[in-house]
Amino acid sequence: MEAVHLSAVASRHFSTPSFSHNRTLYSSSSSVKPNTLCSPWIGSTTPTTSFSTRNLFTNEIWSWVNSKSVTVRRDMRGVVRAEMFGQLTSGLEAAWSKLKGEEVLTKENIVEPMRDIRRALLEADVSLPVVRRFVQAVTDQAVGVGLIRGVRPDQQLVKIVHDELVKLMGGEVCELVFSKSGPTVILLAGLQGVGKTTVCAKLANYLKKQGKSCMLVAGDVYRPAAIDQLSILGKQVDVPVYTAGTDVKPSEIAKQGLADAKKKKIDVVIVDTAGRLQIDKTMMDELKEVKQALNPTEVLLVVDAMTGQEAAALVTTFNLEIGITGAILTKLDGDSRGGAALSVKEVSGKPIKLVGRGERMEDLEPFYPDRMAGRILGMGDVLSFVEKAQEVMQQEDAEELQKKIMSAKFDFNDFLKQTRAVAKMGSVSRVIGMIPGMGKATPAQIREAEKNLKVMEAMIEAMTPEEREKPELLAESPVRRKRVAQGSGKTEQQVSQLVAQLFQMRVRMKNLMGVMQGGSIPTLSNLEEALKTEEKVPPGTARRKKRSESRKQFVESARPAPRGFGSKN
Ligand SMILES: Nc1nc2c(ncn2[C@@H]2O[C@H](COP(=O)(O)OP(=O)(O)OP(=O)(O)O)[C@@H](O)[C@H]2O)c(=O)[nH]1
Repeated sequence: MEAVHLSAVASRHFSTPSFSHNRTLYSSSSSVKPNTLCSPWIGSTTPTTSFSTRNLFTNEIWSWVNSKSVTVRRDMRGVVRAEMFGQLTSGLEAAWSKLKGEEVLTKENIVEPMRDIRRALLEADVSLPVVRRFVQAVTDQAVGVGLIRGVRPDQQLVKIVHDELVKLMGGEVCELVFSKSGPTVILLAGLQGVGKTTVCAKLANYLKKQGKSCMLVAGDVYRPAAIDQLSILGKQVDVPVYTAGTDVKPSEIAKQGLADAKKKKIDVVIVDTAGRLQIDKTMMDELKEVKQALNPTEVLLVVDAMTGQEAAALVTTFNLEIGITGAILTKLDGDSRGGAALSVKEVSGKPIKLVGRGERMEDLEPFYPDRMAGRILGMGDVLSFVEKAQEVMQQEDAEELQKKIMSAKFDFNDFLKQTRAVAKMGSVSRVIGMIPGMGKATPAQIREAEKNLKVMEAMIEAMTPEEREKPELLAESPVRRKRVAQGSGKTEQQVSQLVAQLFQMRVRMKNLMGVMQGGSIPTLSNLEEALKTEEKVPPGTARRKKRSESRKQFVESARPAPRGFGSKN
């Protein structure tokens, strides 16, 4: 596939903010030098890309879902760099690249790629026996696969590795089990600081969304602050918390809590337990006692993804000692290597049921082995993105927006709505992580981007409803721009830049939407083509042409000098 640096294209054409810079969507080696990129968002007041990219993807995703197209994977596989497990992804890419120019996979030509795969997995902190088995399974299949017309050997290997990764992580999503009669009891165990207490509340929040009533039981009697923490979190997610202080035995608290839940006809009881710095006999005995008292439907061990293969070892030990039904992997958002996600099932035999991907109450999701494999191979997490997008954006909204984009009527109200939708989906970094090919953004760049979103919101809020609907009014009136600047406490130049940006975006988004009407993520060549046509003046009457020229002049005059990352100053 043709190697194109979309980062450069995007940066130029999307007015790409923070996250364009380090990203090389198509991973050809000679990367674009950062200082050749222009990034108006960083260090300026015109953050348009998260916004336009989000629209781009949201709309793309709707089309994709509607058409049931699965071309995303075929297009992206093996050529897009993921932001999440960067090193593992590039290690695997090194393996594919060794097969360039080969016609068929053979015992000889896969030796080098398999060595790369082995190294990449070990560096990702996957346990050695798992790596050995994995490499063997991939090798066996690769040699036997033979020639498939139209499929290159490197693509074949990507497919085999993908399928094996999915298998390694358990294959299917492993759903929580619910009791058929009486409350479902979920007992949470884990070492100190792994996120157990937070998970209790997140889990309640997650189950509430599925229409289940929940109760939390504060069984960590050794750390009084844990009881307070659970009570606060319970309030936050609006779920009752059963507490009995620190003088009662955990198994007794658990029994009382369960009895209370039964009385109140609660669907799910989630029991928090005490953690320890490391496994000790007292903790295990206590857990056994609580388990016996409750006869729980699920016993889930909470483990920290950042501990790598150690997490897998813990799951094994807890399973042998007390018998568990699965694991919850927290702090996946901070895990750059992926070893825990890859090792837990294979090492312990127990599935990862849920993953925590942030500190907010919404940041708990089912664990999808195929999506995780997609992330590792650099395909992003399109499906998670779809789900999040669906949560915050109605289909009608998306269609309405699409119409507006196509008729270049996209206004500041849409702008604000979309920006807020991004905020609802989580932090900017999280949204970026879910979009295939969106590369790493440094924390500083993300902070800057988020700050800029706020600046922008302030300016839009200072506009009159009419101005928000008709940005032309602002484009044509310095007096109005001055008023908005004064009303928002920003400079006139900042307001001018924002208005200019909206006009630029109208054209860009229209062009981009145009290429995506087919229902699949655009290939680079047609995306680039669309971007090239961006500067062309749309056909119209002489009057409209004149207007658009004056607007174009305005846009040019308001265009900010490149600042921040990628600029010279
Ligand atoms: N980034 C990130 N932080 C998390 C996640 N889950 C939990 N945390 C944070 O991890 C820290 C510890 O979480 P707690 O819930 O107090 O951990 P705990 O296991 O209950 O700790 P003990 O009560 O001491 O056993 C808190 O600051 C949480 O906000 C996650 O998925 N991602």
